Amino acid sequence: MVESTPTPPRRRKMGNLALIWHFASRYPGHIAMAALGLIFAAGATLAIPSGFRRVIDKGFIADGGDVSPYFHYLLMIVVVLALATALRFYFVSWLGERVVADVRAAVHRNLLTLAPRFFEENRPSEIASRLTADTSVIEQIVGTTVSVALRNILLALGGLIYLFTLAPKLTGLLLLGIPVVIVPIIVLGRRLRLMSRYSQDRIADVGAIIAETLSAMKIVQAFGQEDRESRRFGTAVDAAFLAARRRILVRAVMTSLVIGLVFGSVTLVMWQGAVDVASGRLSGGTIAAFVITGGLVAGALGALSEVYGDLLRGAGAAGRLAELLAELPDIAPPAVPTILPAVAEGRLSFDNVTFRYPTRPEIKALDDFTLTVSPGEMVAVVGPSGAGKSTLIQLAQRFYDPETGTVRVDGVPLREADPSAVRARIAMVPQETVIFAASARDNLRYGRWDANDADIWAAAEAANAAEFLRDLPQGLETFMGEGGARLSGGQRQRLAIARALLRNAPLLLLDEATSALDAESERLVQDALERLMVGRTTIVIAHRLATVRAADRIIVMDRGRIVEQGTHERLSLDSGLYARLARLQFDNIAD
Ligand SMILES: Nc1ncnc2c1ncn2[C@@H]1O[C@H](COP(=O)(O)OP(=O)(O)OP(=O)(O)O)[C@@H](O)[C@H]1O
Repeated sequence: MVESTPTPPRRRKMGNLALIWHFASRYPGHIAMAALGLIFAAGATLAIPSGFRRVIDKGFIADGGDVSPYFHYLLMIVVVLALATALRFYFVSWLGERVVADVRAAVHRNLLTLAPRFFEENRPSEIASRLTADTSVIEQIVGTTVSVALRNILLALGGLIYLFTLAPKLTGLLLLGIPVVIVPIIVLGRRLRLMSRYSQDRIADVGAIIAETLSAMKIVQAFGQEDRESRRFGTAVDAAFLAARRRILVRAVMTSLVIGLVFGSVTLVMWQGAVDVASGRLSGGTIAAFVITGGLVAGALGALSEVYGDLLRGAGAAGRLAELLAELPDIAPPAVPTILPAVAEGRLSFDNVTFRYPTRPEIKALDDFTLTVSPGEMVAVVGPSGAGKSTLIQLAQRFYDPETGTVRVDGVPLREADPSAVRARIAMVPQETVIFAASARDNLRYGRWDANDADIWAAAEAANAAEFLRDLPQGLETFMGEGGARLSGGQRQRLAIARALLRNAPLLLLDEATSALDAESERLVQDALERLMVGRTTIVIAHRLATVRAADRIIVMDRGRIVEQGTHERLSLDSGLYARLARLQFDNIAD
């Protein structure tokens, strides 16, 4: 269920934009080319009024003289402007796209290092939206806003200087108007910033609902909740619209105010200019150049007022991305990791381990838990829901560190080892097999990326998966589709087993699927599992009678502790938890 989680107050300091610079500064050549284009384009724009001034003062009143040079000059300016604009556009946009690609890759790389806690505490849809929406904002900042800002700053400053040289008195008057323009920008800009943040949060809510409904479409339809979902979405969409409307309104007022004030003051100044022309103090060409330049400066200031809002939005986006980049993994190798013994035995032990999930600190998922599994041993774990069975498997892979006690693989405490070295000794067959949107080959190779086709077929053969793989329309090349929608439950399980076989690790963690398969499918899976377990230490969360029967030892867990252990035969005779569970869980317990 998506609730709109209260967002902690975020600091949206302009300082966050440093992140963008950090990524952009890797491309000094492109920055230089963009700057060159920018400077030439601004210079050419500023040269246009002076061209007109000459045309008007000299070109039109030169009696019978050649007017061509003045137009040559103007045409040259146009050519420079066109070329420089193209240059600026290409390099600035290139930088925008490049920086976004780099930021996305860097954030993604960091996400891959984080422990499960992070993903329990942050909505996946929100993280995804940071990677897409926030990075798009950054693209806009680098690809548009910064260059718009610089161009307009150059135009405004250059224009003002030129105005001074043309008519100092008039320019002085013009400058008096500037504070009248700046103050509303600052006041409204602050308001706009708050509104942008609110509006972006509403958009994130919409995204979260979309992601949730799309992934649960069948559930929505099966429970007949289409109308409710539609209303819920409608409410979120409207909230986003209303937030956007308020933001747009403020921006509209701000823009109109700025433009009105700028052009208003220009008009008043022009009035004074007209008086000066009438009295012969200024030429017609000068006043024309003054009007055009004044227009350019006004336009530049107007554009700068927009830039401020965009930069604030960019700072917000950069801030959130910086947080993701700065997130450190809870689980990391120590400075000097203990090297695991060269011979991988597949020994696993838990010594007085107590553990609580970070998001559920009130419950001990494991409570002073001790278990030693010898190389080659097969241990079946049973117990009621919530007993801590899956937690064992999580801790063995060091997705979390225990509160107290020690987990060891091949005798090395996991805290002292490099997690990736530990995981390299483990093969995992989860209850729900994840099938990636990739080819069958790549899905199998997830177990070991350097496996060749001969390895893959051998594993598939042993996992009873070869037959259905061969029947796929394009063999191993066949695209499995999102979530492997084309595979049956039994086929997925066998694919997972093939993956684990390819991994060829000494320690096998198995979470048996609970969903029932038909007898034939069941037999194929069971048969494949038996082959997978040969010569490996296995911990299996057991849901099938065949599994517990085959186990060297069964441990019965309840509330994070071992309450009974032994073989199926012995435990069945006791009237303890196992006997009770077995009666409920294993349908054909009578045999
Ligand atoms: N990711 C998690 N975050 C918070 N609490 C969790 C998490 N996973 C499990 N728990 C809690 O830890 C306890 C042990 O859960 P665990 O999943 O290990 O039980 P289990 O024996 O595997 O149960 P089941 O047979 O239902 O899968 C339970 O109280 C459970 O609610």
